[in-house]
Amino acid sequence: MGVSRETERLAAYVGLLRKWNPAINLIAPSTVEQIETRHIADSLQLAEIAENSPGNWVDLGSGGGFPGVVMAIMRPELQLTMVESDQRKAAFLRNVLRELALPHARVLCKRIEAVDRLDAANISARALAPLPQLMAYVDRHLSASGTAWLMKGRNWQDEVAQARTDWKFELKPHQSTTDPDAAILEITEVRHA
Ligand SMILES: C[S@@+](CC[C@H](N)C(=O)[O-])C[C@H]1O[C@@H](n2cnc3c(N)ncnc32)[C@H](O)[C@@H]1O
Repeated sequence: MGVSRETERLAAYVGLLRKWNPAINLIAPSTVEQIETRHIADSLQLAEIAENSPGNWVDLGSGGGFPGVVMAIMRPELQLTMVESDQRKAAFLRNVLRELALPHARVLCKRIEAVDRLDAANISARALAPLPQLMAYVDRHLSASGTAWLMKGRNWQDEVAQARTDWKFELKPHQSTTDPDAAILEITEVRHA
């Protein structure tokens, strides 16, 4: 059996990350040896959990492309927008999309707060900001019936409690397979408290 297109593209993506990381600091140098086991595995589990979620996708603060590039690789037909304000990282992401031939994905090099409302069906974010701040970004860019997929570390329960001071939302946490204390928060029906 041949190597799948997804596997080929993931390998090419890892190659580009390794090539450019010393110059652009796309991921913490201490985690370069964990690209597959941590960064890619984290993003793949989101792709799996959200595999049947319909509509377009916006990844906020994409950095080196987690989870945005991995989503684009796993679902190449998806209309996907990555928002990343750092020019060098945005240039890297555009180069990845070109080299991997993923024409349905695009990069906006702007601050999330300055981007016109995107009315997204799905929003993802990983390692971007504490949940109360993330909720403001989500509120700006998520459609009324949309779903946010927020990848959170071990303090996620405290962050949820803090966010509930200002926001109402439905929450379904998915335990992370790479870190049992971390979670992907599936959030819908976001409104001001
Ligand atoms: C810690 S990195 C995480 C990157 C990636 N999501 C990951 O998990 O590896 C956060 C990224 O968000 C970007 N960022 C932070 N605040 C932003 C904002 N307000 N608008 C756009 N990008 C932002 C930073 O430039 C940085 O690349």
